[in-house]
Amino acid sequence: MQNITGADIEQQTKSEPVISACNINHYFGEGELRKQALFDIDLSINAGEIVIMTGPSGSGKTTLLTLMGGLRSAQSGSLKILGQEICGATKKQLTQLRQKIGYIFQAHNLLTFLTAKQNVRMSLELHDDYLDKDMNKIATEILQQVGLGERVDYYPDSLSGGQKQRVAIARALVSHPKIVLADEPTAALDKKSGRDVVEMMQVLAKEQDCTILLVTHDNRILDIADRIVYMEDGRLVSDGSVNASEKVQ
Ligand SMILES: Nc1ncnc2c1ncn2[C@@H]1O[C@H](COP(=O)(O)OP(=O)(O)OP(=O)(O)O)[C@@H](O)[C@H]1O
Repeated sequence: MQNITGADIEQQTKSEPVISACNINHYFGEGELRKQALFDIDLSINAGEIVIMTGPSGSGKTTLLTLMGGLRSAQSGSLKILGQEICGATKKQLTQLRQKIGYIFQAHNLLTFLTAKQNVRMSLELHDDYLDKDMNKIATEILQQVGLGERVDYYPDSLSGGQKQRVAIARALVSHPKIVLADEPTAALDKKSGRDVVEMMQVLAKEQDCTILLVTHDNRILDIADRIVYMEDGRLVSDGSVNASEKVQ
């Protein structure tokens, strides 16, 4: 895999899917303990799409999400992320790819000794493009966008679960990644906070033309998706667009 530049990404996302999985099979363990977790997965996701992946526990959702996020190496088939083949990629190549992707997890994973603004700023510091910019201003602006303008200097321990997750969204989206991967982002939240958090994610992603791939068991948020893919026993068993009439705007 070659180094990916901003111009490459721009070109690739216009001409082909941002994520394209073809015939992906994935195994855990060795020898007698070897177990297949994913079977013949084909999935293409376009720029700006919000795709929700759902299905029973153990059906392979997180495994697929981690492959698509370059968090583990794909073993067989073809997996192109932002135009680059990552099947068989080295650790270094996966690290490079990960800088182009935003991640949001069930546990917000904020650093508790940094304020909300410092947590968001840290994500910018990983990108050379931002080093000569006013990172405090950029971090503050995105925190204002997620409704935390009054809380920029708060530490995570003094924020509610929903507020912490909004900081995590700001952190994931502040560098304008082309892809955001979210694993059960509402699992630890009550109904209203969960709803607020995904709506915020939806608004920011649409503004930035960012693709979101979100794994959830939370049926209350399915309507934010453009497409819902359903997994069962390691297979992708349905993949359907959500009609405009089914969506709550
Ligand atoms: N690191 C691992 N080592 C061995 N087996 C694993 C590992 N991670 C996942 N598995 C197995 O792979 C299968 C798919 O797991 P995965 O976590 O992807 O499912 P999931 O749909 O995300 O489940 P959940 O909704 O409970 O998070 C399961 O049978 C699981 O036990």
